[in-house]
Amino acid sequence: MARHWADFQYEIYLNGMTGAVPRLPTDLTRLEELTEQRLGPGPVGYVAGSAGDGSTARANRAALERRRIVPRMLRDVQERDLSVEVLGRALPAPLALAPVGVLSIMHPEAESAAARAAAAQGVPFILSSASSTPIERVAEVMGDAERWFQLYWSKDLEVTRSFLGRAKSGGFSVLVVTLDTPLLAWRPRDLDQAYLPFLHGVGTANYFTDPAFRAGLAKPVHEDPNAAVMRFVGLFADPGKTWPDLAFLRENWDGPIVLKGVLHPDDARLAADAGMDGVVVSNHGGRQVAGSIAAADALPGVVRAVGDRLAVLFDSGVRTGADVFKALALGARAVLLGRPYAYGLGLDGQAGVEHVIRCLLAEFDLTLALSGHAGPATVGPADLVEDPA
Ligand SMILES: Cc1cc2nc3c(=O)[nH]c(=O)nc-3n(C[C@H](O)[C@H](O)[C@H](O)COP(=O)(O)O)c2cc1C
Ligand SMILES: CCCCC(=O)C(=O)O
Repeated sequence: MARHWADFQYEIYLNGMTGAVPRLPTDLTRLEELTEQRLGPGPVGYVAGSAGDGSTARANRAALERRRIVPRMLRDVQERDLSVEVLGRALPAPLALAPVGVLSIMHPEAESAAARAAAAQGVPFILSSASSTPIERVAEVMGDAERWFQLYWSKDLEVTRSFLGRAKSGGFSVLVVTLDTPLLAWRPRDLDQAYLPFLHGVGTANYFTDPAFRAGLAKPVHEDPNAAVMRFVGLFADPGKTWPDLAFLRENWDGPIVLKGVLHPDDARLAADAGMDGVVVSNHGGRQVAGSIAAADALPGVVRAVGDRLAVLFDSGVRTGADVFKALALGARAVLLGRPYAYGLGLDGQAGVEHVIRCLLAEFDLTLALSGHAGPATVGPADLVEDPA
């Protein structure tokens, strides 16, 4: 029998009989405010902040909230199965943890704690290129749990080649290539505090431990950390890349490749034509193009364009189980969870991330059931209306 994530609800109530209440809120939209109170302004600003006037981040939430579910009744939802197949992998639920860089600003155990939490709950962990823990260390704590690697496509071919090799050796199965960050956007919350983690003593260990990266430094990282940081800033991405360059990645990666940050249907078609396996419809949580289309508004167009050729995944604004349901109804195969798990990590380490995953999936399970579905397969556009307001 498939796991009933909704059981978490009664686990919480039963624990309450001995006086215990959850350490973190079960409404995940409250985590940001708590994190603001407990963590320093630099790290919180970096995680919670977004590009420009913040309008894209707000639009992401509004586009999800504007869509309303129309529940159906009497459809036998007793036995439910949330599992889905994504890129040839059987996932227990349509969820993965999004790549989030430099998690050591949230918690000393950083990516290791988040990866352990994902593994414990059976949810794929997508490790950022810009992580504060080396690929190998994350692989070590994950056993044989499902893990994907997010690539910032470096200007330095050897660094990219080296990352791909290290990720492959570490058992990372899917390559997620982020396209929407060839440059770091204008981010006023960070600029006003003159705070960028990479420049404030937080090493991106994937780079600093990488032989190809170190080969380009005149002195060892510990002797001249500033030079190492500046080399990272100068080469982590490459604004000169174009679609034909994808052939290099296809040749150097055996598993599925997913392009993250696709919003235009024509770009989704180009991804399919380039032999990619999937796309993540995402605006990077509103952190890149202020004023851009909300991710949920871009999703149906991409699904119409390539839904029969590519796995279409979604992120940017997912905060509740209902949001997961709505993303699936708009055609996504699965969603990536970003900021909420970073807040869970910041507030309570591995346990906090597990709490976030369990709350989200319990709420999603209940949303499915109460809307008349026994699993993701039957969810579709007919389940939603758009709020005219
Ligand atoms: C602090 C932070 C760091 C991030 N770092 C990366 C990264 O290294 N690579 C990447 O592809 N996306 C990165 N993202 C974007 C997330 O993968 C995801 O697209 C975004 O968080 C989704 O928006 P949401 O958090 O509002 O749901 C980062 C997001 C945040 C908040
Ligand atoms: C150098 C940028 C990497 C982190 C990132 O993707 C983000 O802050 O959104």
